Amino acid sequence: GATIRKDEETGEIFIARVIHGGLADRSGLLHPGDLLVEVNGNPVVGLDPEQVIQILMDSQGTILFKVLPNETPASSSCCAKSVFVRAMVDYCPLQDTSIPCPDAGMAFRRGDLLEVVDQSDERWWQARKLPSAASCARLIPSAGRLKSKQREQWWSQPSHVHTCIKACDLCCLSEEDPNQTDDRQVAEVKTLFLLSAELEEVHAAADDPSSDTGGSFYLAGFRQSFCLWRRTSHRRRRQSCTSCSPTLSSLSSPYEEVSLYQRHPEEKHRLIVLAGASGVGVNELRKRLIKTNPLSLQGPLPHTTRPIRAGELAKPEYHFVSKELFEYMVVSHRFVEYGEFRGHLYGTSIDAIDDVLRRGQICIVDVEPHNVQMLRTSRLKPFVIFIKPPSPERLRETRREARIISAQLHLLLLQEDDFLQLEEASRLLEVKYRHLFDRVLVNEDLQECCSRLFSLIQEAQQEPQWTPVGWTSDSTED
Ligand SMILES: Nc1ncnc2c1ncn2[C@@H]1O[C@H](COP(=O)(O)OP(=O)(O)OP(=O)(O)O)[C@@H](O)[C@H]1O
Repeated sequence: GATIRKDEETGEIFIARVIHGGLADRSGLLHPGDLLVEVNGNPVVGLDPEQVIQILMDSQGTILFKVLPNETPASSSCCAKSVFVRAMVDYCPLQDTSIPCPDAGMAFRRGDLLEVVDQSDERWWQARKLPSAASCARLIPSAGRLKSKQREQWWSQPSHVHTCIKACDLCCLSEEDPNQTDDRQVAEVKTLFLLSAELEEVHAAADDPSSDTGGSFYLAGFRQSFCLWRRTSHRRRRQSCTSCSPTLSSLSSPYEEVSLYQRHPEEKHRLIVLAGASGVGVNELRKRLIKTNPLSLQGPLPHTTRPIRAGELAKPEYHFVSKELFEYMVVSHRFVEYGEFRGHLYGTSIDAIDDVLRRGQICIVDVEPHNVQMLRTSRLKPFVIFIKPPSPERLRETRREARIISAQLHLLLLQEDDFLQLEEASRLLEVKYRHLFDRVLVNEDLQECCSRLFSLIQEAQQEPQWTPVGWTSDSTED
C-alpha cells in the first residue's frame, strides 16, 4: 500500500507514495514524506529500500513502523478530485524498467477507461480501470512521462515518411501553374486516387451505363456505383498523413480526458459510425437497420459527378454536382471520404450528414477506421461501433451464402483466402484504432447483430456515455 525512497545524501528512508485505497491509505497513519525510522524495532536509516522490503517480507503478524510525520503533508489523496481519461496507447509495467514498483503498476490497452485518483507525483499517477470494483489504485505513467517516452522512441526511429509531402511534390511536378493552389490540391486528390490496374479492369468490365439501376447485385435503397466505389477503393480512399497529423501522430496525447455525456432530448442525435474490415458485414447491417427503421435512421445522401440517368430525377439517390463543385468541396474539406469510380467522383459529405441530423433523424455512416478521427467533433459527437467477425468456425459457417464483389464485378462466394484476409484485417484494425471505438460488436448471426446494434444506437442517444471533455465543456461548434 506504499512505496519508499532513499535520500542518497543522508541515507534516510521516506514514504514516497501511499497507494490510494490500499491498507496504508485506509489506516490514515502513513503519508508521503514521512520519515521511516524503524520497522519492527529494526532501524532502517542507511539501508537500501530492497533491504527494508526484505524486513517487511520476513515479518509476520503485526508490523510496527516508527515514523516521523512529514510536517507539511501534501493534501490527502482521498480529497483529490478524480479525473477520467481514455488511454490512447498501450502500456505494460512489466516492460517498463523505470517504474518504481512493477507489482504496483497497472497494464492498460488503448481505449481503456481509467479513473486517475492521484496526480500529485508528476511522473507516476495512481489510477483504477473502469468499470472496476477494485478499491485499490495502481501506478500508471503520467501523461508527461509517456509523452517523453514517445518522443524518445519517435526520434530513435530512422525516418518518417510524410505521405502528404510526397503527394504535394508529385502534384507540383504535374502542375503547369504552381501558384494555383486549388488546382494543385485537386491534382493531389488525383495523385492519391490514381486508379490501379485492378480498378481499370473494373471500369472496362462494368462499362454499362445502365448497370447502376439493374444487375443482380442491386442493393435496395443503396446506390450501386457508390457501393462499388466503396468496395473497390479500400485503402485508396482519402487518408490523412499520420506522420504529420497532430491528432494522430505518435506524439499526440497518450490520455484523452473524458466525462459522462448524456444527450438532451432536444439536442441533435449523435452520429452513429460503423467501422470494420472489408467484408465483415458493415454495409449489410447498415442497410438492414435503415430498411427496418426508415423514419428514425438514415444514411447521408452521397455526392457524385456522374450524370443523372433517365428516371432518376423522381427519387434521386445522389446529390448530383459538377466536377468543379465536387473539387471545391474537396479542397474545403467537406468530404469525410471521397474517391473515383468509373471516371466519376463519389463522396460522403459532412453537409449530407448534417441534412439527416437537421431532419431530427439518426444519421448512420460507415467509414474506414482511419477516417473516424475527422468525425470526432463536439458538433457530431460520433458514437463509433466496430464490427468484428465471429470465431473462425462461426465465420465460415455463417457466411456460406455470403457474396463479395470481385474486381471484375462478379458476385463471388467467400473463399478461404477471403476469410483469412478478413480476420487479419479486422485484428489489425482493432489493435490500431481501438481507442476510437465506443463499442465492439461481433457480427455472427445477422438478425441478432442487427437488434443488438439497434439497442446500442438507442443507448448512445439516451444513456450517459464517456466522451472527450471538449465535447461537453464548451458549446463552440467545430
Ligand atoms: N452475419 C452475417 N451472416 C451471413 N452473411 C453475412 C453476415 N454479415 C454480412 N453477411 C454477408 O457478407 C457479405 C459481405 O457483407 P457487406 O457487403 O456488408 O460487407 P462490408 O463490411 O460492407 O464490406 P465492404 O465495405 O467491402 O463492402 C454480404 O453478402 C452480406 O450479406
